[in-house]
Amino acid sequence: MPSPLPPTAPALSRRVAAATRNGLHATRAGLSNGRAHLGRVRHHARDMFSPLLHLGRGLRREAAWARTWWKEAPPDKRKAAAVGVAVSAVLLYFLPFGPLLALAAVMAGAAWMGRDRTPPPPPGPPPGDGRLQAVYNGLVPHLADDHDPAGLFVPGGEYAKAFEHHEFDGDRLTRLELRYSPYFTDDDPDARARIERVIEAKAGRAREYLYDWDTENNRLTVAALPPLPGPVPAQPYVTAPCEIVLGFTDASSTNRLIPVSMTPGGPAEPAGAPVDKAAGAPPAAATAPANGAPAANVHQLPPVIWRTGTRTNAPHLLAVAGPAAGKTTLLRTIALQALRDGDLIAIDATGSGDFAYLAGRVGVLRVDSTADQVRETLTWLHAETTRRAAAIGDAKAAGVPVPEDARRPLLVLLDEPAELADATGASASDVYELLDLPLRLGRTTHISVVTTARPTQLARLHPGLLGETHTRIALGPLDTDTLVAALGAEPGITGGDAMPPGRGYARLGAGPVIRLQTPYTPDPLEDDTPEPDRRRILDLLPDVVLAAGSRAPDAAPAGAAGAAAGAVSDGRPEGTVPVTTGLSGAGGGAPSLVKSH
Ligand SMILES: Nc1ncnc2c1ncn2[C@@H]1O[C@H](COP(=O)(O)OP(=O)(O)OP(=O)(O)O)[C@@H](O)[C@H]1O
Repeated sequence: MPSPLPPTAPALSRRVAAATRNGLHATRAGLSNGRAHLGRVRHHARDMFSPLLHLGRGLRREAAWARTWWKEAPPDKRKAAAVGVAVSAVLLYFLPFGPLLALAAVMAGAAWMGRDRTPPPPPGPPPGDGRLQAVYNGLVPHLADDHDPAGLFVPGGEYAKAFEHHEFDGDRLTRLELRYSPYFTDDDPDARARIERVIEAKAGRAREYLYDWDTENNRLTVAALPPLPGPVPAQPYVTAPCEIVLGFTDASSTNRLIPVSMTPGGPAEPAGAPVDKAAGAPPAAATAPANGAPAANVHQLPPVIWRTGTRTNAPHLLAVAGPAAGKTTLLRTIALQALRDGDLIAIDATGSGDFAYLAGRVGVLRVDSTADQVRETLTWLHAETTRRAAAIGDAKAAGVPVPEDARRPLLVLLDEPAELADATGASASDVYELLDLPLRLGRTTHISVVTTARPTQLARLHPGLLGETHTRIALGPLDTDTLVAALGAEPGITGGDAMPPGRGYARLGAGPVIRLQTPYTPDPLEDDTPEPDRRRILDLLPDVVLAAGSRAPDAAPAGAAGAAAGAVSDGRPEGTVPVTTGLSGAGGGAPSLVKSH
C-alpha cells in the first residue's frame, strides 16, 4: 500500500491555524467556566464567614473611631483617657473573668459598630406611574383647555390631578377613571373617538376597552375587558322555546348564565339547568353527564339570547360581517336552534350552497338558490303572512285559540338580499315590497327574517328593512362608521388587536351594544370539518325526510297539508310539513318580483 503523501505547506499552515483556534476556544471556555466557579466559591465563602466579616468591620470602625477621637481630643483629655484605660486594664486584670468581660465588651461594641448602615433606597415611583403619565401626556393636546378652572390637563402637568382612580394587573392598566374639562365636547363622536384612540394607544392595543362616558359629571371610565370564552362547540342550549343563543358575552352584559359544554367532541346533551346569576351560582363546574359518557367540561357562560315570536320587540335580525368573519357560521347556529321550535326557509342569494346541509330535513320548508325559486318563495312568504294574520284575526274575533298552523314559528334566512336584487334583476324596493309585510307583521304572525349584508353592501339595503330589523350583529373588524350603521349605535368598545372569526358585537332592540363570540358551528358537508364536529352538527339537525314521502304542498299554509308521510322518526309536532321541492299557492294579490329574463 502506498504511503500517504506528506501535507503541503499551505495545508499544514491551515491545520496549525485550526488547531490554534480550537485551543483558543477551549482556553476561553475554560476561563469563563473558571470565573463562574470562582464567583460561586466567593458567594458561599461570604455567606459562611459573614459573622466574622461583620465583627471585623466593627473592630475596624471602633479603631477608626478611637484614632479620630485621640487625634481631635485636647491633651488633658487624652491624658485622663490614658489613665482611665490603664486603671481599667489593671482592675480588669485582677477581677475574676475580667479580661474575658473586657473582650466580650469590645466584641459587642464591634458587633454594634459593624452593622450595615447603608440607608434603604428611597421609595421609587408607584407601579405604572410612567404609563399613567404617558396616557395623561397623550390626552393633553385633546383635553387641555385654557378655560378649565381646575386646569386638569395642562402641558407638563401631573396625571394625579385628572386621574381619580386606576387599577393595574401587573404592568397592564385595567381600569382608569378620569375627570375632564366641562368645556370638552363629549357629545361629539369624533372628539370621543380621538380620546379613545389615545388611551388605547398608550394603555396597550392588545385588549379591548369599554368606555363609559358620564357626560353629566364630565367623567370617563375606561375598563379593559377580559377575553371572551374561546370557541364554544355547537350543542343544544338550555333555553326556553323561541329563544336562540347567538353566542356568548361578558358576564356584566347579561343577568343570565347557561351551562355550556366546552369539550369539542363531548356529548351533545343539555348540560344542566340554566342559572340565574342573582342566585349566586358558581361560574364553572365539571360535571359528569348522566349517560355515562366521559365528564364534559361544563361552564356557566353568559349567553346572548335572541327571542323570536310574540315575546319580543325585535323579531328580525340583521348580521353585518366582513369576508370570513363568521356570518355563515352564525346562520348555521341560528338555523339549528330555530328548527327545534318551528320551520325554516333558507334563501341563498349568493349561490354559495352554504345551506345545502339543510335540504331535506324535517321542518326545512325550502332551500333556494336560483332566482326563480327565490322569487317564488318571497311571493309565497308574503301570501303566508297575510294568511296567518287573517287566521289570527279571525280566531281572536271568534274567541277561539289561534290555529297551530298560524302560529308555528317560521324563520326565514335571507343571505345577502343585496345580492338577491342583482340575481333576480329586481331592485331593492322590489325585494322589500315582498318582505315588507313579513317584517311588519313578523311578531304577531311568528315569522322572523334573518338578513345579512357585507359592509360594502350595507348602504344598498332598503331603509324599510333596516327600520324593521332591530336585532343587530356586526362580526369581524369593522370601522366605526360601519359599526354605527350596522348596530344603530356606537359600540363604546374599541381595541383588540385581532378579531377571531365569530367575534363581534350584538345589539338587541334598543339595548346597549355588547360583545359577542358566536359558537363554532361548522358546515357538516365541508371536507375540512373535523369528524367529531360533523357528528355533533348532524346530531343537532332534524331527521331527513324520505324522498318518497317528500312532496310539495298543494296549498301555501305550512301546516295545512297535514303531517308529511315519510319523515324518519319525526318526533316533531303534528302539522309540520317537510317541503323540499317548492312552495306554491301564493296569494293572488301578492306582489311578485320582476322576472330577470
Ligand atoms: N365562532 C367561530 N368559532 C370558530 N371558528 C369560526 C367561528 N365562526 C367562523 N369560524 C371559522 O371562520 C371561517 C369563516 O367562517 P364563515 O364561513 O362562517 O365566514 P363567512 O363570513 O360566512 O365567510 P364568507 O362569507 O366570506 O365565506 C371558517 O373556517 C369557520 O370555521
